[in-house]
Amino acid sequence: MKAMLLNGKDVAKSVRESVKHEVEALKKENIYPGLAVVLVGEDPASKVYVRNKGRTCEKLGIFSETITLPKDVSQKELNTIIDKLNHDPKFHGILVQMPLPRQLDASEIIHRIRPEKDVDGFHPENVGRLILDEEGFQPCTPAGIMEILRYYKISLEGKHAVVVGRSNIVGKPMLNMLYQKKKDANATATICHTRTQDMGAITRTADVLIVAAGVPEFVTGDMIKPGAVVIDVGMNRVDDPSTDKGYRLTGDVKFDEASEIASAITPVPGGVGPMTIAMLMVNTVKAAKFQNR
Ligand SMILES: NC(=O)C1=CN([C@@H]2O[C@H](COP(=O)(O)OP(=O)(O)OC[C@H]3O[C@@H](n4cnc5c(N)ncnc54)[C@H](OP(=O)(O)O)[C@@H]3O)[C@@H](O)[C@H]2O)C=CC1
Ligand SMILES: Nc1nc(=O)c2c([nH]1)NC[C@@H]1CN(c3ccc(C(=O)N[C@@H](CCC(=O)O)C(=O)O)cc3)C=[N+]21
Repeated sequence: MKAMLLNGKDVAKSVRESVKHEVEALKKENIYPGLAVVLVGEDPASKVYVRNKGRTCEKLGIFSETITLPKDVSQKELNTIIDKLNHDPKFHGILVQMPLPRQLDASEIIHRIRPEKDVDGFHPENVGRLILDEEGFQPCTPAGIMEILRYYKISLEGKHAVVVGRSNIVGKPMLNMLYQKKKDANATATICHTRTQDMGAITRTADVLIVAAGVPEFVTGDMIKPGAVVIDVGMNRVDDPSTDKGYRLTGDVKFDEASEIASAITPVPGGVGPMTIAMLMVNTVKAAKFQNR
């Protein structure tokens, strides 16, 4: 192991501390930040994240409620619930846990959430604001990655940052944060996906490599430039009978190989994941502030 470990738990802790102080200050003005989390169905990984979110809210003094719906809920019923949350002043933030069952149109739901309450940063208005570098809500996972880089004073200026994966929730917003013309960004950014030819040739030119492909241990040591900074977003459950849960979590990067070549790397778990939740808390407090101006 040569690489420095980028400890997302430490960064998340420092973010949570400052959120906690902000919540206390808001309460003195009689503003009580609130988050509504909507969970459809019984996906075990989703349940874990939703529970973590509730627990973190509690620790920081943020009011939160989880609305659990059966997996066969109709679009109409879900729309009605969103409309109600949109108008409920107790909730400044609304998060609908993804992925949704097949009968539901995620895009319709995302459009329906008021942009002012869209603490996930998925609404087209917030996506547009991100690209234009305007004030708005930014998706928690890539925003958390930017925070990790800032915390460890890893400069992006003039560097080649390569993102693997082009999802709306990670890859696309990540790319758009990296190249912005501003302090703590200013990278030259490239995005790869399943149609990319000779991906290794591209990842090997990355000074900062961010992997969000959803394929366990997909990035091997030979795909990494010596001294690169590697951010592993992957959160894959792989069967492992030797553990008491019957599975273990693994990233999209082959950690043992990568940590011999990279200069710094995020672990899974304990890397990007805790930051996603911390940034959700940041966005919820920001929403409460906005809505009380
Ligand atoms: N730590 C955290 O907080 C979070 C972790 N995650 C995790 O991150 C990972 C990615 O999530 P998400 O972005 O939602 O995933 P998606 O499945 O929505 O997207 C995966 C992307 O990776 C690309 N991809 C998949 N396989 C390959 C391959 N072999 N070569 C090149 N590109 C490939 C796909 O390309 P194409 O578009 O061509 O299909 C797609 O753009 C998952 O493991 C997820 O669990 C996600 C969100 C938050
Ligand atoms: N609308 C919506 N917003 C999301 O932000 C969203 C979503 N849907 N769907 C699923 C993904 C995934 N995601 C994670 C959150 C926390 C951890 C996390 O806390 N991970 C811990 C480990 C957790 C464990 O032990 O399973 C860690 O990496 O250390 C991971 C992943 C949010 N997502």
